[in-house]
Amino acid sequence: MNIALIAHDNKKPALIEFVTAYKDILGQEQNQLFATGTTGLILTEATGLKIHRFQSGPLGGDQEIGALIAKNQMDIVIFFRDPLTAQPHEPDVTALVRLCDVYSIPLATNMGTAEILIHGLERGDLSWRKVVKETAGVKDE
Ligand SMILES: O=C(CO)COP(=O)(O)O
Repeated sequence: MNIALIAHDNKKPALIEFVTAYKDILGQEQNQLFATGTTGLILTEATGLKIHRFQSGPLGGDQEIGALIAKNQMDIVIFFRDPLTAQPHEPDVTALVRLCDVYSIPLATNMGTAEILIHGLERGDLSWRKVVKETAGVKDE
């Protein structure tokens, strides 16, 4: 599964906690991890996981992840948004969330939902994504 990990600054500690707790699941060889720039850096430092990093969010990272969603190449998005702080790139954030809905990509925007998603991943509840990608002829890059 291709999994995107993203957090706004105030939520980065929570995402580190989450990824550390579920490192064994996220780090399984069938999973490829992606992140916006700063999130990816701190997660790699904290967990040692291999994570492909895009640009920082305000510099276009959300849009880069959105592009993978539009190509049906992203299977899960875990995006700990900060609902209490205005973001300079709010339109990009909205666009990313919108694309998840366009492509029915499982999206967790907070720890509570992320917990359910990660247990679903572990149980194989997301194997339908493989079928969707095979049917659409999508090849992971
Ligand atoms: O701003 C972000 C998501 O909208 C996250 O970007 P960084 O991971 O670079 O902090």
